[in-house]
Amino acid sequence: MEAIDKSKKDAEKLAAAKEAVKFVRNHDVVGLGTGSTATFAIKELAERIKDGLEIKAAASSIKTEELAISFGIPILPLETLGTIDISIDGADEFTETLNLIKGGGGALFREKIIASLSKNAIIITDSSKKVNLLGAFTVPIEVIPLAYQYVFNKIEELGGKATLRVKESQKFITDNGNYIIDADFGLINEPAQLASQLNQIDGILAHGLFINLTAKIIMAKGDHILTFQ
Ligand SMILES: O=C[C@H](O)[C@H](O)[C@H](O)COP(=O)(O)O
Repeated sequence: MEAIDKSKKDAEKLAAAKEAVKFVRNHDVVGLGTGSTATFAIKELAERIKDGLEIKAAASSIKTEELAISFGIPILPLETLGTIDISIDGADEFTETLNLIKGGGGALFREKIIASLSKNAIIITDSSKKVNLLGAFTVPIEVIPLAYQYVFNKIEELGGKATLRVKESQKFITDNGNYIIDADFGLINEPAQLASQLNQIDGILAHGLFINLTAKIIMAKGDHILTFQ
């Protein structure tokens, strides 16, 4: 059953990726997301490059950078970029109002920088990611290690339940050398308000609530493509 679900989801991810890649134009600087859905888009871009498309890209994680390079996609250092023409990334959850939770793979900080720099930030998803209210997926929060207990306390003061992310029995370490706290706030009625409360906590580098950062969400559902913008 799980294998069937995965192949259905993968078909939807691929369909959404193909649709999004159509918006990339010659000579664009393209922001590349991280995760299984973004990987479909990176592979599609590589196909278009074989057909003559010329782009440069910025990567939202070390893994994405390695993948892009392996496909011959030229990478620019993110710190040199003042603007990005288009970005394509996945999400863990989204609402029709274009709010997202991201960071399931721990790449949220660089993804947020890329989305913020993008003139056209496109999110691609399978149909399982659409929700009425964010929050069933816990909010990933990247925290500077020395502030982690402080941030833990602050999250609990906001009514969240904080869990330090662990991978293979070790603390999960981001590409930036930080920890991830996964915070359960229950279903989030006011995501913009929660985002701004989290923004005020010292020690948080970035949180996975992406509010007003997305131009368009392309979701595949079965054979259909739905666009939210
Ligand atoms: O940190 C990871 C990113 O925010 C991903 O875009 C997100 O977790 C979705 O990943 P996937 O496409 O694998 O479901």
